[in-house]
Amino acid sequence: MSGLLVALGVAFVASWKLSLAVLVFVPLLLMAGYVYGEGIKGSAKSTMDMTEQGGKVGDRKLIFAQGISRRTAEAISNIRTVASLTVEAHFEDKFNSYFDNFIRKERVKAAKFGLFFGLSQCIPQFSQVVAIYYGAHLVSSGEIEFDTIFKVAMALIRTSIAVGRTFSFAPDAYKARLAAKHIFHLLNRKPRIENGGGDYTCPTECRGEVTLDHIEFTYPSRPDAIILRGLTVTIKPGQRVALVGQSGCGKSTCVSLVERFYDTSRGCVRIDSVDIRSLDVQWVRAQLALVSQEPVLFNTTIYDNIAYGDNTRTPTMDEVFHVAKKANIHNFIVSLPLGYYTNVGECGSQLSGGQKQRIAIARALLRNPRILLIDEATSALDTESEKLVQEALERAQEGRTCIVIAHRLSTIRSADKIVVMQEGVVVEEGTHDELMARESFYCDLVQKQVDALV
Ligand SMILES: Nc1ncnc2c1ncn2[C@@H]1O[C@H](COP(=O)(O)OP(=O)(O)OP(=O)(O)O)[C@@H](O)[C@H]1O
Repeated sequence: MSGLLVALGVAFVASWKLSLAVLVFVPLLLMAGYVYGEGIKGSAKSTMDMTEQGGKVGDRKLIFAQGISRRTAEAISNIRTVASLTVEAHFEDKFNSYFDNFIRKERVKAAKFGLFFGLSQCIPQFSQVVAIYYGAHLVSSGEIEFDTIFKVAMALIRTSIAVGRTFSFAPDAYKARLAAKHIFHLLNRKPRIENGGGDYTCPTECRGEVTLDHIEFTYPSRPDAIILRGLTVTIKPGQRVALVGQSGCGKSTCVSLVERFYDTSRGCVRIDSVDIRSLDVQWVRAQLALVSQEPVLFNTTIYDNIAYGDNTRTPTMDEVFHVAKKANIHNFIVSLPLGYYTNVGECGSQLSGGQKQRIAIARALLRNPRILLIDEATSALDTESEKLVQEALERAQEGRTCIVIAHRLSTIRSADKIVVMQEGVVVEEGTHDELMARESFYCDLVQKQVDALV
Protein backbone atom coordinates (compact mmCIF):
# COMPACT_ATOMS: atom_id res chain seq x y z
CA MET A 1 0.00 0.00 0.00
CA SER A 2 2.87 2.37 0.79
CA GLY A 3 4.19 1.61 -2.72
CA LEU A 4 0.91 2.77 -4.23
CA LEU A 5 0.98 6.00 -2.17
CA VAL A 6 4.55 6.75 -3.30
CA ALA A 7 3.58 6.03 -6.91
CA LEU A 8 0.58 8.38 -6.58
CA GLY A 9 2.90 11.08 -5.19
CA VAL A 10 5.41 10.65 -8.05
CA ALA A 11 2.65 10.62 -10.70
CA PHE A 12 0.78 13.66 -9.34
CA VAL A 13 3.99 15.68 -9.06
CA ALA A 14 4.82 14.78 -12.68
CA SER A 15 1.34 15.57 -14.05
CA TRP A 16 -1.85 15.65 -12.04
CA LYS A 17 -4.03 15.76 -15.15
CA LEU A 18 -2.53 12.65 -16.73
CA SER A 19 -2.53 10.95 -13.30
CA LEU A 20 -6.26 11.57 -12.90
CA ALA A 21 -6.91 10.10 -16.36
CA VAL A 22 -4.94 6.92 -15.51
CA LEU A 23 -6.43 6.75 -12.00
CA VAL A 24 -9.80 5.86 -13.49
CA PHE A 25 -8.22 2.50 -14.32
CA VAL A 26 -6.55 1.92 -10.93
CA PRO A 27 -9.35 -0.21 -9.38
CA LEU A 28 -9.40 -2.31 -12.56
CA LEU A 29 -5.60 -2.56 -12.50
CA LEU A 30 -5.69 -3.72 -8.89
CA MET A 31 -8.23 -6.34 -9.88
CA ALA A 32 -6.07 -7.41 -12.84
CA GLY A 33 -3.11 -7.92 -10.48
CA TYR A 34 -5.32 -9.88 -8.07
CA VAL A 35 -6.67 -12.19 -10.80
CA TYR A 36 -3.14 -12.77 -12.12
CA GLY A 37 -1.83 -13.66 -8.63
CA GLU A 38 -4.77 -16.03 -8.07
CA GLY A 39 -3.95 -17.66 -11.41
CA ILE A 40 -0.38 -18.42 -10.36
CA LYS A 41 -1.52 -19.80 -6.99
CA GLY A 42 -4.42 -21.70 -8.54
CA SER A 43 -2.27 -23.80 -10.83
CA ALA A 44 0.01 -24.85 -7.95
CA LYS A 45 -2.82 -25.34 -5.44
CA SER A 46 -5.10 -27.37 -7.69
CA THR A 47 -2.38 -30.00 -8.09
CA MET A 48 -1.94 -30.10 -4.31
CA ASP A 49 -5.71 -30.29 -3.67
CA MET A 50 -6.10 -33.03 -6.21
CA THR A 51 -3.43 -35.16 -4.57
CA GLU A 52 -4.65 -34.38 -1.05
CA GLN A 53 -8.34 -35.01 -1.73
CA GLY A 54 -7.58 -38.03 -3.88
CA GLY A 55 -5.82 -39.41 -0.85
CA LYS A 56 -8.99 -39.07 1.23
CA VAL A 57 -10.99 -41.58 -0.71
CA GLY A 58 -10.54 -44.07 2.07
CA ASP A 59 -12.47 -41.85 4.48
CA ARG A 60 -15.16 -43.04 6.84
CA LYS A 61 -17.53 -45.61 5.33
CA LEU A 62 -15.03 -47.13 2.99
CA ILE A 63 -13.13 -48.84 5.75
CA PHE A 64 -16.35 -49.22 7.67
CA ALA A 65 -15.18 -52.48 9.21
CA GLN A 66 -12.66 -50.58 11.30
CA GLY A 67 -14.96 -47.64 11.81
CA ILE A 68 -12.22 -45.08 11.50
CA SER A 69 -11.33 -42.45 9.00
CA ARG A 70 -8.49 -43.59 6.75
CA ARG A 71 -6.89 -42.40 3.61
CA THR A 72 -6.35 -44.19 0.37
CA ALA A 73 -2.75 -44.78 1.30
CA GLU A 74 -4.00 -46.72 4.30
CA ALA A 75 -6.40 -48.64 2.13
CA ILE A 76 -3.45 -49.63 0.00
CA SER A 77 -1.36 -50.62 2.99
CA ASN A 78 -4.36 -52.63 4.27
CA ILE A 79 -4.82 -54.17 0.87
CA ARG A 80 -5.27 -57.67 2.30
CA THR A 81 -8.24 -56.53 4.38
CA VAL A 82 -9.64 -54.62 1.43
CA ALA A 83 -9.24 -57.70 -0.75
CA SER A 84 -10.72 -60.07 1.79
CA LEU A 85 -13.74 -57.77 2.20
CA THR A 86 -13.89 -57.72 -1.62
CA VAL A 87 -14.32 -53.95 -1.60
CA GLU A 88 -11.60 -53.14 -4.16
CA ALA A 89 -14.16 -52.05 -6.78
CA HIS A 90 -15.89 -49.86 -4.19
CA PHE A 91 -12.60 -48.14 -3.39
CA GLU A 92 -11.77 -47.73 -7.04
CA ASP A 93 -15.23 -46.29 -7.87
CA LYS A 94 -15.01 -43.84 -5.02
CA PHE A 95 -11.52 -42.83 -6.05
CA ASN A 96 -12.62 -42.36 -9.68
CA SER A 97 -15.85 -40.58 -8.77
CA TYR A 98 -13.88 -38.10 -6.73
CA PHE A 99 -11.65 -37.32 -9.70
CA ASP A 100 -14.66 -37.13 -12.09
CA ASN A 101 -16.23 -34.51 -9.84
CA PHE A 102 -12.95 -32.77 -9.47
CA ILE A 103 -12.35 -32.56 -13.24
CA ARG A 104 -15.92 -31.31 -13.86
CA LYS A 105 -15.58 -28.57 -11.26
CA GLU A 106 -12.12 -27.64 -12.45
CA ARG A 107 -13.34 -27.27 -16.07
CA VAL A 108 -16.05 -24.78 -15.04
CA LYS A 109 -13.56 -22.97 -12.84
CA ALA A 110 -10.98 -22.85 -15.61
CA ALA A 111 -13.49 -21.36 -18.10
CA LYS A 112 -14.52 -18.66 -15.61
CA PHE A 113 -10.98 -17.96 -14.69
CA GLY A 114 -9.88 -17.80 -18.36
CA LEU A 115 -12.51 -15.16 -19.07
CA PHE A 116 -11.52 -13.01 -16.09
CA PHE A 117 -7.86 -13.57 -16.77
CA GLY A 118 -8.20 -12.50 -20.41
CA LEU A 119 -10.09 -9.37 -19.41
CA SER A 120 -7.64 -8.56 -16.68
CA GLN A 121 -4.74 -8.83 -19.12
CA CYS A 122 -6.44 -6.26 -21.43
CA ILE A 123 -6.87 -3.62 -18.75
CA PRO A 124 -3.18 -2.60 -18.44
CA GLN A 125 -3.04 -2.29 -22.24
CA PHE A 126 -6.18 -0.10 -22.27
CA SER A 127 -4.82 2.10 -19.53
CA GLN A 128 -1.52 2.46 -21.42
CA VAL A 129 -3.37 3.43 -24.59
CA VAL A 130 -5.29 6.09 -22.63
CA ALA A 131 -2.08 7.30 -20.94
CA ILE A 132 -0.26 7.59 -24.28
CA TYR A 133 -3.21 9.10 -26.15
CA TYR A 134 -4.03 11.69 -23.49
CA GLY A 135 -0.31 12.19 -22.74
CA ALA A 136 0.34 12.93 -26.43
CA HIS A 137 -2.42 15.48 -26.30
CA LEU A 138 -0.85 17.16 -23.24
CA VAL A 139 2.62 17.10 -24.90
CA SER A 140 1.30 18.70 -28.09
CA SER A 141 -0.42 21.42 -26.05
CA GLY A 142 2.93 21.99 -24.27
CA GLU A 143 1.63 21.12 -20.78
CA ILE A 144 4.06 18.24 -20.12
CA GLU A 145 7.34 16.87 -21.47
CA PHE A 146 7.36 13.63 -23.48
CA ASP A 147 9.10 11.61 -20.74
CA THR A 148 6.40 12.56 -18.18
CA ILE A 149 3.99 10.20 -19.94
CA PHE A 150 6.28 7.28 -19.07
CA LYS A 151 6.82 8.48 -15.49
CA VAL A 152 3.06 8.58 -14.82
CA ALA A 153 2.25 5.40 -16.75
CA MET A 154 5.02 3.34 -15.16
CA ALA A 155 4.40 4.66 -11.65
CA LEU A 156 0.65 4.07 -11.64
CA ILE A 157 0.11 1.11 -13.95
CA ARG A 158 3.00 -1.12 -12.85
CA THR A 159 2.56 -0.30 -9.15
CA SER A 160 -1.19 -0.99 -9.23
CA ILE A 161 -0.67 -4.38 -10.86
CA ALA A 162 2.04 -5.26 -8.33
CA VAL A 163 -0.20 -4.19 -5.39
CA GLY A 164 -3.07 -6.22 -6.83
CA ARG A 165 -0.85 -9.32 -6.98
CA THR A 166 0.20 -8.80 -3.40
CA PHE A 167 -3.47 -8.61 -2.32
CA SER A 168 -4.13 -11.98 -3.93
CA PHE A 169 -1.64 -13.57 -1.53
CA ALA A 170 -3.15 -11.91 1.56
CA PRO A 171 -5.59 -14.79 2.37
CA ASP A 172 -2.72 -17.30 2.11
CA ALA A 173 -0.53 -15.15 4.33
CA TYR A 174 -3.36 -15.19 6.88
CA LYS A 175 -3.71 -18.99 6.59
CA ALA A 176 0.07 -19.39 6.93
CA ARG A 177 0.00 -17.30 10.11
CA LEU A 178 -2.78 -19.44 11.51
CA ALA A 179 -0.96 -22.66 10.57
CA ALA A 180 2.27 -21.38 12.11
CA LYS A 181 0.33 -20.59 15.31
CA HIS A 182 -0.94 -24.20 15.47
CA ILE A 183 2.55 -25.58 14.84
CA PHE A 184 4.08 -23.43 17.59
CA HIS A 185 1.25 -24.44 19.92
CA LEU A 186 2.13 -28.09 19.26
CA LEU A 187 5.86 -27.49 19.65
CA ASN A 188 5.31 -25.67 22.93
CA ARG A 189 3.11 -28.42 24.39
CA LYS A 190 4.68 -30.07 27.40
CA PRO A 191 4.06 -33.83 27.65
CA ARG A 192 2.29 -34.86 30.86
CA ILE A 193 4.95 -37.49 31.40
CA GLU A 194 8.45 -36.10 30.97
CA ASN A 195 10.58 -38.32 28.76
CA GLY A 196 13.70 -38.49 30.90
CA GLY A 197 15.86 -35.70 32.28
CA GLY A 198 14.61 -33.49 35.12
CA ASP A 199 14.76 -34.24 38.79
CA TYR A 200 14.01 -37.97 38.70
CA THR A 201 15.66 -40.95 40.34
CA CYS A 202 17.61 -43.61 38.44
CA PRO A 203 18.28 -46.40 40.99
CA THR A 204 21.46 -48.38 40.39
CA GLU A 205 19.64 -51.70 40.41
CA CYS A 206 16.13 -53.07 40.08
CA ARG A 207 14.88 -56.05 42.06
CA GLY A 208 11.72 -56.33 39.99
CA GLU A 209 9.01 -55.83 42.61
CA VAL A 210 5.87 -54.26 41.17
CA THR A 211 2.94 -52.90 43.15
CA LEU A 212 -0.29 -51.52 41.77
CA ASP A 213 -1.59 -49.70 44.83
CA HIS A 214 -5.31 -48.78 44.97
CA ILE A 215 -5.31 -47.59 41.41
CA GLU A 216 -8.12 -45.59 39.92
CA PHE A 217 -7.81 -44.75 36.27
CA THR A 218 -9.68 -43.20 33.37
CA TYR A 219 -8.24 -42.66 29.89
CA PRO A 220 -7.75 -38.94 29.11
CA SER A 221 -9.77 -39.39 25.90
CA ARG A 222 -12.73 -40.91 27.82
CA PRO A 223 -12.82 -39.19 31.20
CA ASP A 224 -16.33 -40.51 32.00
CA ALA A 225 -15.42 -44.18 31.75
CA ILE A 226 -13.70 -45.39 34.91
CA ILE A 227 -11.48 -48.31 33.87
CA LEU A 228 -9.73 -49.22 37.14
CA ARG A 229 -11.53 -48.72 40.44
CA GLY A 230 -9.11 -49.08 43.34
CA LEU A 231 -7.18 -52.04 41.92
CA THR A 232 -4.39 -53.46 44.09
CA VAL A 233 -1.90 -56.12 42.98
CA THR A 234 1.46 -56.95 44.56
CA ILE A 235 4.10 -58.80 42.55
CA LYS A 236 7.25 -59.97 44.31
CA PRO A 237 10.65 -60.01 42.58
CA GLY A 238 10.90 -62.99 40.23
CA GLN A 239 7.23 -63.88 40.63
CA ARG A 240 5.13 -64.88 37.65
CA VAL A 241 1.71 -63.27 37.90
CA ALA A 242 -1.12 -63.74 35.46
CA LEU A 243 -3.92 -61.21 34.99
CA VAL A 244 -7.14 -62.81 33.82
CA GLY A 245 -10.67 -61.59 33.32
CA GLN A 246 -13.22 -60.89 30.65
CA SER A 247 -12.37 -58.74 27.67
CA GLY A 248 -12.35 -55.05 28.58
CA CYS A 249 -11.87 -55.54 32.34
CA GLY A 250 -8.62 -53.51 32.27
CA LYS A 251 -5.77 -56.04 32.00
CA SER A 252 -3.85 -54.24 29.21
CA THR A 253 -4.49 -50.95 30.98
CA CYS A 254 -2.54 -52.27 34.00
CA VAL A 255 0.41 -53.03 31.70
CA SER A 256 0.20 -49.54 30.16
CA LEU A 257 0.35 -48.04 33.65
CA VAL A 258 3.41 -50.11 34.57
CA GLU A 259 5.04 -48.93 31.31
CA ARG A 260 3.98 -45.43 32.40
CA PHE A 261 2.25 -44.62 29.17
CA TYR A 262 -0.32 -42.92 31.42
CA ASP A 263 -0.43 -41.70 35.00
CA THR A 264 -3.05 -42.97 37.41
CA SER A 265 -5.93 -40.74 38.56
CA ARG A 266 -5.57 -42.06 42.14
CA GLY A 267 -3.23 -44.54 43.80
CA CYS A 268 0.15 -45.32 42.34
CA VAL A 269 2.35 -47.87 40.61
CA ARG A 270 5.54 -48.74 42.50
CA ILE A 271 8.70 -50.47 41.37
CA ASP A 272 10.80 -51.73 44.30
CA SER A 273 8.52 -49.71 46.61
CA VAL A 274 9.26 -46.43 44.78
CA ASP A 275 6.42 -44.50 43.12
CA ILE A 276 7.22 -44.59 39.39
CA ARG A 277 6.24 -40.93 39.08
CA SER A 278 9.46 -40.09 40.94
CA LEU A 279 11.57 -42.41 38.77
CA ASP A 280 13.16 -41.45 35.48
CA VAL A 281 10.74 -42.76 32.85
CA GLN A 282 13.58 -43.93 30.59
CA TRP A 283 15.01 -45.89 33.51
CA VAL A 284 11.60 -47.45 34.23
CA ARG A 285 11.18 -48.53 30.61
CA ALA A 286 14.74 -49.87 30.47
CA GLN A 287 13.76 -52.34 33.25
CA LEU A 288 10.77 -53.56 31.27
CA ALA A 289 10.18 -55.42 28.06
CA LEU A 290 6.78 -55.86 26.52
CA VAL A 291 5.72 -58.68 24.26
CA SER A 292 2.40 -57.48 22.98
CA GLN A 293 -0.59 -59.20 21.39
CA GLU A 294 0.22 -57.79 17.96
CA PRO A 295 4.00 -57.48 17.87
CA VAL A 296 5.16 -54.51 15.84
CA LEU A 297 8.13 -55.16 13.60
CA PHE A 298 9.88 -52.45 11.63
CA ASN A 299 10.38 -52.57 7.89
CA THR A 300 14.03 -53.57 8.14
CA THR A 301 16.15 -56.69 8.62
CA ILE A 302 15.51 -59.38 11.23
CA TYR A 303 18.85 -58.48 12.81
CA ASP A 304 17.83 -54.83 13.21
CA ASN A 305 14.43 -55.79 14.56
CA ILE A 306 16.03 -57.88 17.29
CA ALA A 307 18.81 -55.34 17.95
CA TYR A 308 16.19 -52.62 18.61
CA GLY A 309 15.62 -54.45 21.90
CA ASP A 310 18.62 -52.68 23.39
CA ASN A 311 19.40 -49.26 22.00
CA THR A 312 22.15 -48.57 24.51
CA ARG A 313 24.68 -50.57 22.45
CA THR A 314 25.22 -52.44 19.21
CA PRO A 315 24.71 -56.10 20.09
CA THR A 316 27.12 -58.64 18.65
CA MET A 317 25.90 -61.24 16.20
CA ASP A 318 26.48 -63.92 18.83
CA GLU A 319 24.16 -62.17 21.28
CA VAL A 320 21.48 -61.90 18.63
CA PHE A 321 21.92 -65.61 17.76
CA HIS A 322 21.69 -66.47 21.45
CA VAL A 323 18.38 -64.67 22.05
CA ALA A 324 16.96 -65.90 18.74
CA LYS A 325 17.75 -69.48 19.78
CA LYS A 326 16.05 -68.92 23.14
CA ALA A 327 13.05 -67.53 21.29
CA ASN A 328 12.87 -70.61 19.01
CA ILE A 329 13.34 -68.59 15.84
CA HIS A 330 17.05 -69.05 14.99
CA ASN A 331 16.57 -72.16 12.83
CA PHE A 332 13.88 -70.49 10.80
CA ILE A 333 16.00 -67.35 10.29
CA VAL A 334 19.08 -69.23 9.11
CA SER A 335 16.94 -71.20 6.66
CA LEU A 336 16.14 -67.97 4.81
CA PRO A 337 18.43 -67.08 1.86
CA LEU A 338 19.49 -63.81 3.49
CA GLY A 339 19.32 -65.14 7.04
CA TYR A 340 19.40 -62.40 9.66
CA TYR A 341 19.62 -59.81 6.86
CA THR A 342 16.19 -60.70 5.49
CA ASN A 343 13.87 -57.74 5.37
CA VAL A 344 10.63 -58.48 7.23
CA GLY A 345 8.51 -56.12 5.09
CA GLU A 346 6.12 -53.45 6.26
CA CYS A 347 4.91 -54.31 9.78
CA GLY A 348 6.54 -57.73 9.36
CA SER A 349 4.10 -58.63 6.58
CA GLN A 350 6.50 -61.25 5.16
CA LEU A 351 6.35 -63.33 8.33
CA SER A 352 3.66 -65.43 9.96
CA GLY A 353 2.01 -64.38 13.24
CA GLY A 354 4.01 -66.97 15.21
CA GLN A 355 7.32 -65.92 13.60
CA LYS A 356 6.61 -62.27 14.41
CA GLN A 357 5.81 -63.22 18.00
CA ARG A 358 9.09 -65.11 18.34
CA ILE A 359 11.14 -62.27 16.88
CA ALA A 360 9.42 -59.94 19.34
CA ILE A 361 10.34 -62.36 22.16
CA ALA A 362 13.99 -62.38 20.97
CA ARG A 363 13.94 -58.58 20.94
CA ALA A 364 12.57 -58.52 24.49
CA LEU A 365 15.22 -61.00 25.65
CA LEU A 366 18.06 -58.94 24.19
CA ARG A 367 17.04 -56.20 26.60
CA ASN A 368 17.47 -58.64 29.49
CA PRO A 369 14.68 -56.89 31.41
CA ARG A 370 14.03 -57.30 35.13
CA ILE A 371 10.32 -57.23 34.45
CA LEU A 372 8.73 -58.90 31.46
CA LEU A 373 5.23 -57.90 30.40
CA ILE A 374 3.46 -60.37 28.17
CA ASP A 375 0.15 -59.68 26.50
CA GLU A 376 -0.63 -63.10 25.10
CA ALA A 377 -1.71 -63.21 21.47
CA THR A 378 -5.46 -63.65 21.15
CA SER A 379 -5.28 -64.62 17.51
CA ALA A 380 -5.14 -68.34 17.10
CA LEU A 381 -1.82 -69.79 15.98
CA ASP A 382 -1.63 -73.29 14.60
CA THR A 383 -0.72 -75.94 17.16
CA GLU A 384 2.90 -76.23 16.08
CA SER A 385 3.45 -72.49 16.01
CA GLU A 386 1.68 -72.02 19.34
CA LYS A 387 3.91 -74.66 20.89
CA LEU A 388 7.04 -72.88 19.65
CA VAL A 389 5.78 -69.50 20.90
CA GLN A 390 4.75 -70.95 24.24
CA GLU A 391 8.12 -72.61 24.74
CA ALA A 392 9.87 -69.35 23.84
CA LEU A 393 7.68 -67.42 26.28
CA GLU A 394 8.35 -69.88 29.08
CA ARG A 395 12.10 -69.64 28.55
CA ALA A 396 11.86 -65.86 28.39
CA GLN A 397 10.16 -65.76 31.78
CA GLU A 398 12.93 -67.55 33.64
CA GLY A 399 14.71 -65.51 36.29
CA ARG A 400 12.64 -62.35 36.09
CA THR A 401 9.38 -60.85 37.28
CA CYS A 402 6.62 -61.54 34.78
CA ILE A 403 3.20 -60.07 34.35
CA VAL A 404 1.25 -62.15 31.87
CA ILE A 405 -2.09 -61.16 30.43
CA ALA A 406 -3.53 -64.55 29.76
CA HIS A 407 -6.26 -65.21 27.26
CA ARG A 408 -5.84 -68.98 27.19
CA LEU A 409 -6.05 -70.04 30.82
CA SER A 410 -4.27 -73.32 30.10
CA THR A 411 -1.01 -71.38 29.65
CA ILE A 412 -0.96 -69.90 33.15
CA ARG A 413 -1.74 -72.91 35.33
CA SER A 414 1.78 -72.85 36.72
CA ALA A 415 1.77 -69.09 37.49
CA ASP A 416 2.82 -68.16 41.01
CA LYS A 417 -0.30 -66.06 41.32
CA ILE A 418 -3.40 -65.62 39.20
CA VAL A 419 -5.22 -62.31 39.64
CA VAL A 420 -8.82 -62.35 38.49
CA MET A 421 -10.15 -58.94 37.46
CA GLN A 422 -13.68 -57.79 36.89
CA GLU A 423 -14.70 -54.26 35.91
CA GLY A 424 -11.45 -52.71 37.07
CA VAL A 425 -11.07 -54.44 40.45
CA VAL A 426 -9.48 -57.63 41.70
CA VAL A 427 -12.16 -60.13 42.64
CA GLU A 428 -9.98 -63.09 43.41
CA GLU A 429 -6.32 -64.10 43.55
CA GLY A 430 -4.29 -67.23 44.28
CA THR A 431 -2.71 -70.18 42.51
CA HIS A 432 -4.62 -72.23 39.96
CA ASP A 433 -5.35 -74.97 42.46
CA GLU A 434 -6.47 -72.55 45.18
CA LEU A 435 -8.79 -70.71 42.80
CA MET A 436 -10.23 -73.90 41.32
CA ALA A 437 -10.97 -75.11 44.85
CA ARG A 438 -12.92 -71.92 45.54
CA GLU A 439 -15.26 -72.65 42.63
CA SER A 440 -15.88 -68.99 42.00
CA PHE A 441 -14.90 -66.44 39.29
CA TYR A 442 -11.75 -68.18 38.01
CA CYS A 443 -13.44 -71.55 38.01
CA ASP A 444 -16.25 -70.04 35.92
CA LEU A 445 -13.77 -68.59 33.42
CA VAL A 446 -12.01 -71.96 33.09
CA GLN A 447 -15.34 -73.71 32.66
CA LYS A 448 -16.40 -71.26 29.93
CA GLN A 449 -13.17 -71.87 28.01
CA VAL A 450 -13.54 -75.61 28.34
CA ASP A 451 -17.17 -75.38 27.12
CA ALA A 452 -16.07 -73.25 24.18
CA LEU A 453 -13.57 -75.91 23.14
CA VAL A 454 -16.06 -78.74 23.28
N1 LIG B 1 -6.52 -45.73 24.61
C1 LIG B 1 -7.74 -45.89 25.12
N2 LIG B 1 -8.56 -44.83 25.22
C2 LIG B 1 -9.79 -44.97 25.75
N3 LIG B 1 -10.28 -46.13 26.22
C3 LIG B 1 -9.51 -47.21 26.16
C4 LIG B 1 -8.19 -47.15 25.61
N4 LIG B 1 -7.64 -48.38 25.67
C5 LIG B 1 -8.56 -49.17 26.25
N5 LIG B 1 -9.68 -48.48 26.53
C6 LIG B 1 -10.88 -48.99 27.20
O1 LIG B 1 -10.50 -49.43 28.47
C7 LIG B 1 -11.21 -50.61 28.82
C8 LIG B 1 -10.21 -51.67 29.27
O2 LIG B 1 -9.40 -51.98 28.15
P1 LIG B 1 -8.20 -53.01 28.25
O3 LIG B 1 -7.56 -53.07 26.92
O4 LIG B 1 -7.35 -52.68 29.43
O5 LIG B 1 -9.00 -54.36 28.53
P2 LIG B 1 -8.47 -55.86 28.54
O6 LIG B 1 -8.99 -56.49 29.78
O7 LIG B 1 -7.00 -55.91 28.32
O8 LIG B 1 -9.23 -56.43 27.26
P3 LIG B 1 -8.78 -57.59 26.26
O9 LIG B 1 -8.73 -58.86 27.05
O10 LIG B 1 -9.89 -57.62 25.25
O11 LIG B 1 -7.46 -57.22 25.66
C9 LIG B 1 -12.01 -51.01 27.61
O12 LIG B 1 -13.35 -50.64 27.86
C10 LIG B 1 -11.43 -50.21 26.48
O13 LIG B 1 -12.44 -49.83 25.58
